[in-house]
Amino acid sequence: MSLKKILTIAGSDTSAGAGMQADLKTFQEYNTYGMVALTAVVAMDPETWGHDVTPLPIELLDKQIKTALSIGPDAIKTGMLGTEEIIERAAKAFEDSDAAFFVVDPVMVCKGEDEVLNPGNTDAMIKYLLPLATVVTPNLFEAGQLSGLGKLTTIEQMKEAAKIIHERGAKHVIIKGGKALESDEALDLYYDGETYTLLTTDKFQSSYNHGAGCTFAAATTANLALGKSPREAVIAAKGFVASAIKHGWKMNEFVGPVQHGAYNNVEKIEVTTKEV
Ligand SMILES: Nc1ncnc2c1ncn2[C@@H]1O[C@H](COP(=O)(O)OP(=O)(O)OP(=O)(O)O)[C@@H](O)[C@H]1O
Ligand SMILES: Cc1ncc(CO)c(C=O)c1O
Ligand SMILES: [Mg+2]
Repeated sequence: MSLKKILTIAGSDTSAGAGMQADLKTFQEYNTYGMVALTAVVAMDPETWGHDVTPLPIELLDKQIKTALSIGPDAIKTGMLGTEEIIERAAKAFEDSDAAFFVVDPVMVCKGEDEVLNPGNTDAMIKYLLPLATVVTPNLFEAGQLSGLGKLTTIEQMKEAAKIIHERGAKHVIIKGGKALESDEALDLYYDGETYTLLTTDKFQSSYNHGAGCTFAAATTANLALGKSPREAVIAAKGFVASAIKHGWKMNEFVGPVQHGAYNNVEKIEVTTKEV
């Protein structure tokens, strides 16, 4: 059997819990072949862990995308894109490819950083990425931005936001209540244009969860490439990332990454689903 090939168009997180490093580790856990077109480099100040984000020149991204498309990815995922120009280029990469699946993780802020990377990016994501997305994976804040509804605090508001994001072209929407929604459980809402399904696991420690969002979207992409339906893919991805969070670890006084291999090597967490 030939390996499924997945391209991530994403940034580099030097600490390697999030970003393209999380994507590659996750693709490997699923025995898929990961490739990268790098958009930006994130370095952290060792004294404060403040993030320093440097976008790469668009010509350099272009060359990487050409290389990766010549290899023929079965699925493409996007992570941190950083500028409107890069967002447009990532959409074109999917259009120019023969990939069957396009998973958009609409990264707007990094955990622990309140500042939106670039406000104009939201409009570019709505214009270029949502119409092509097989699955889009916003967190609560990003879903509020992509829907235009602003702050979301209830499941009913998440449903409204999912409907608007679906109308904007994304075929499958999963809004991660996860860390941000006030609840004893970790709740995500999935919408396929017909049915709203709540995905639930226990809520585990949240001190060492760096990279959870990237890992969730990467696991979704791998599951799609391996032949699961979008619904099955997001359910599997949620179990995968819940295990990774439960077994996250302390890296230093500022941050702790998820353990990307925990689902396969330590413990498999079950996910429950309910129509709402
Ligand atoms: N404490 C927790 N316990 C269990 N699952 C969690 C917890 N926190 C988040 N999750 C799950 O992890 C996944 C990612 O959610 P999260 O809210 O961390 O995304 P994100 O904000 O995009 O993360 P990141 O900042 O890493 O990009 C979701 O499936 C969410 O439900
Ligand atoms: C490269 C890169 N991509 C995505 C994210 C968001 O989790 C981060 C957060 O730190 C990051 O560094
Ligand atoms: Mg995220």
